[in-house]
Amino acid sequence: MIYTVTFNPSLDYVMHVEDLMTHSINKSHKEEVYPGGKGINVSIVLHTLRIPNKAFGFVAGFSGKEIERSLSKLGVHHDFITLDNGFSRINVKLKAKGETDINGSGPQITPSDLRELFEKLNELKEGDYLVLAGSIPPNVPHDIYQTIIKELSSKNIFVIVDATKELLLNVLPYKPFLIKPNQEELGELFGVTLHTKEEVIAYGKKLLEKGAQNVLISRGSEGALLLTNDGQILDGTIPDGKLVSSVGAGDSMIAGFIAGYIKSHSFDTALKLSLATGSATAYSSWLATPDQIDDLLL
Ligand SMILES: Nc1ncnc2c1ncn2[C@@H]1O[C@H](COP(=O)(O)OP(=O)(O)OP(=O)(O)O)[C@@H](O)[C@H]1O
Ligand SMILES: O=P(O)(O)OC[C@@]1(O)O[C@H](CO)[C@@H](O)[C@@H]1O
Repeated sequence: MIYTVTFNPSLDYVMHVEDLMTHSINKSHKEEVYPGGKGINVSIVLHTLRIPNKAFGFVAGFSGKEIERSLSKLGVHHDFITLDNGFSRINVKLKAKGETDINGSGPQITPSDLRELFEKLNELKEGDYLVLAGSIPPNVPHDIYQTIIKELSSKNIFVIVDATKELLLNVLPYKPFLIKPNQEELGELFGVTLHTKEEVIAYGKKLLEKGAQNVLISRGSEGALLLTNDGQILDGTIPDGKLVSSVGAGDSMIAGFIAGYIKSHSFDTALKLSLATGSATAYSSWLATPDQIDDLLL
């Protein structure tokens, strides 16, 4: 079974504007609302790929209710903890000539809410997959992903982490099965800007040295590099297509990778499905559909 955890779910409010101007009133000509948050996106795309999974996390207020309602409508299993105060984020995604995101900070999670999550995580069994993805609200300790992995360490679980900065660095000594920084985030971890493939590989290797078992580095339109614990460096390119919205493309890659790996235990197959799924999302207005993924499988 696969579980995802989203500490900071969102409703993604997508607005389409011709020319985005600051210090001015912009008019949107199309609006859409989707359930979001990185772990939730992974769960939705796993569901699309017919991989059974359950989404854990925290929701609050009217927006939290809408996140739950829309996931239930899609048939995605979820078991969220409802927070007493505030409301789940409404993240604004502005589509103009480029893409601009304004993400909220999220509602407060109390120590007793955290304990409830740990109780739910007791459900995990040996061989399960756990995806910890996305940012955490400001009052949650920055070692929370590390604490979760430590707590589950006796269970032999495949842990996948998609996070930035210390939230990611803190988990590396606990040997997560997979981490997925994008190229920019990889550079940020070491205080550098990466330009060439060689530089990306060199810094990706540093994450293997720090403990990650496998490192998937997404590179937007340049595809992705996979560095594995058995010394492979796989370079994946993306199929042709027109970028529509990259929101959730990285999360779709993770879902595709897990689905491919579970079915084949081959890193090569996992990377191919990962890229097809990520691109299918990038080439559509929301997350990938089964037909779009099939069409893009090279
Ligand atoms: N401009 C693009 N053109 C084609 N494919 C893209 C583009 N941007 C992203 N993708 C696809 O999505 C995957 C993930 O992209 P990216 O490196 O932007 O991840 P990310 O930053 O984690 O994404 P996000 O946070 O937006 O979900 C890429 O490997 C590729 O398959
Ligand atoms: O604040 P985080 O958790 O880093 O990112 C949140 C978010 O931008 O990530 C998803 C796309 O990856 C969106 O659905 C959501 O709005």
